[in-house]
Amino acid sequence: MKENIILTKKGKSVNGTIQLTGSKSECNRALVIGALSGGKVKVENISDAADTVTLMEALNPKSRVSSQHEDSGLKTEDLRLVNIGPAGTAMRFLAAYFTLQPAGRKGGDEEVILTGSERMKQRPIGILVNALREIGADIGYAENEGFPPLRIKGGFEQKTDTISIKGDISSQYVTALLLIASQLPLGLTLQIEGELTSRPYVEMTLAMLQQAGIQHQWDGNSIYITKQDFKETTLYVEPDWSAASYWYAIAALADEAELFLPGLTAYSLQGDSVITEIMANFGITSQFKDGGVHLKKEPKPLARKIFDMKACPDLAQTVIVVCAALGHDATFTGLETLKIKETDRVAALQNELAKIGVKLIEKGQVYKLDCSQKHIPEKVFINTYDDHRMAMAFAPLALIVPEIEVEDYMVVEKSYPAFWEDLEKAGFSFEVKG
Ligand SMILES: O=C(O)C1=C[C@@H](OP(=O)(O)O)[C@@H](O)[C@H](O)C1
Ligand SMILES: C=C(OP(=O)(O)O)C(=O)O
Repeated sequence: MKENIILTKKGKSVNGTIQLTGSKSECNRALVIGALSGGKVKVENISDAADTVTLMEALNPKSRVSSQHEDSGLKTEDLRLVNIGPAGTAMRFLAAYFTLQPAGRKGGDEEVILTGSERMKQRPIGILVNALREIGADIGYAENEGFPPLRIKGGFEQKTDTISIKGDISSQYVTALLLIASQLPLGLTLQIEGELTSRPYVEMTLAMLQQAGIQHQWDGNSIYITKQDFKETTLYVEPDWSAASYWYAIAALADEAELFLPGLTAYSLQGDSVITEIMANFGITSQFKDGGVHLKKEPKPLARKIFDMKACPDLAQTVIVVCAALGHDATFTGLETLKIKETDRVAALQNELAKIGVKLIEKGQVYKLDCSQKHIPEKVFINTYDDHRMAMAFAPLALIVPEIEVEDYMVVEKSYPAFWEDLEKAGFSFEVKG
């Protein structure tokens, strides 16, 4: 049952130490690499994000039918049914991974049905499926062309070592292919068409593969990986910078803030660590010492007017809500991919910001925030659209609105299950509404 939460905050100062869980992006790559390496590559500091827990379960060949799944209506005989719920990375990475894995029960002949939540069935995957088919994989659709659920038979003869792939819809398709590339008999060259979106995530993939012994070459639009073996190593997962972004937002809306986030480093594989630079504009200083980052709020006039979120789409909601709450009429670019994430995040933002009188106006590729009619009601109800980031991006509003009611508070489990408990540690109060 979905329950709401009432969130309040007495006073406008926040302080505390918050231990964030491991990055779901790093962790989900590390787990797939670990599985492909046959156990040579170990993973440390595994995230407790639901997306990671689901992926881990799916990678375990002993798990036949995942729990969310028995009511899917699909015939389970001779099939391995894997339901990854709302986890985009799990869907994309496993689609590639399972093409290499005979599922095993009857000598490797059976199929895997890879499915997900209702929303996952609307998130496009045709670009990745076409690419895998071009390489030679036996993969198709169990329902609608271009969308999950997928039908996958593991093991195939590689037809080509070079393919073109569109890079401007989701970087996860590129990552999925790069993760398996070294295990293909002919290796793989990806020629990326169009501007690569979410580029730091591809850089993260290649950096982690490198840590696991897999070399690559990236020349212009081509990324090239030969057939290679993984080396024995342990991949250490850093805390989640996307989760950290909500603490930066809280600091930005507070009058006084002193927070310590252990385990985060200045040189992160996560592109979302750019939140330190973005939030410097809002007067938040980031000092890396004592094995983590100290955030402090310093008074500063807000000057920056344009924010490009193409490299860090998961920060878009965080930064847009902060600007709206501060009444800062900023302009945003790079939001194209938001419409195919957990929900249509542009529409969701527009609906929820309207509750404080702020408009997010779409003008082609450019989005303008209009705060001229901003007002602060006594209470705001936030709809979350099955999107963890809607809940977490709007929660900091409790610093300026006397009471916030957040729909379906457990939605945060996808990436940051301890979110509400952590808010409590920093001086927020919450009450679950039955
Ligand atoms: O590879 C990853 O771990 C991710 C890539 C991004 O997706 P897109 O490449 O689809 O923008 C990001 O939004 C997602 O949360 C995680
Ligand atoms: C977009 C996200 O995740 P995914 O695409 O992996 O579902 C996210 O965590 O914001």
